[in-house]
Amino acid sequence: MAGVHADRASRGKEVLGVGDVARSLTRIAYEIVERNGGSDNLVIAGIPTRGATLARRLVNRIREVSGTYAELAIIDTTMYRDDLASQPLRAPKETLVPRTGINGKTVVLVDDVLYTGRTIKAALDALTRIGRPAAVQLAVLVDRGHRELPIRPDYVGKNLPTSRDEIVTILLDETDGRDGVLLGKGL
Ligand SMILES: O=P(O)(O)OC[C@H]1O[C@H](OP(=O)(O)OP(=O)(O)O)[C@H](O)[C@@H]1O
Ligand SMILES: O=c1cc[nH]c(=O)[nH]1
Repeated sequence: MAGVHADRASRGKEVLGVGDVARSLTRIAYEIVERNGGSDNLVIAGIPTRGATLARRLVNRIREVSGTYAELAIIDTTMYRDDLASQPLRAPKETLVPRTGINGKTVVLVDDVLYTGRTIKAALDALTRIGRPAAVQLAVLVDRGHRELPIRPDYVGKNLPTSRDEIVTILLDETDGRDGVLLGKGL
């Protein structure tokens, strides 16, 4: 783990441990399968960085709990952000579109933290450029509140009441060497 994320992590207190993260993902996997009657026509679409990691894990978890396969997508929101004009130098991130596209499918957007909702709005705009899903749902590991747009998650690992000056930091083994959710004061 490096840079801002490591700095944030060093200031945070753990509010979810490795077992809590695993249990949350398993529960969300069950809920997705139950709500959609299986995983036919289902695309699990992660938002980089850590939403993409969670989406990969959810595809595996769905296979484990249901024996069925959902497709994986990765949706880069960089060019669709409403702060693009003030921060034009952000590097693009990973993108992955299923071979058969997303038209007529149910897309479950996956992110690690839901805060203002602006990232999800950007992801919805990005999806519109890729195709026309039958429905879009939203799964997040942590909902910390403070929405600035009318966006509501369908699947939540943990509702975590926060104040605006706090920061939620998600650690995942693949990027950070361990799983956990930390709550701390802003930088
Ligand atoms: O609801 P919002 O106010 O949009 O905030 C939530 C977003 O903020 C973080 O992403 P960040 O931009 O830090 O990128 P990262 O995931 O690559 O670290 C987080 O991973 C969410 O995607
Ligand atoms: O606290 C926050 C807010 C937005 N995104 C995060 O990852 N953490």
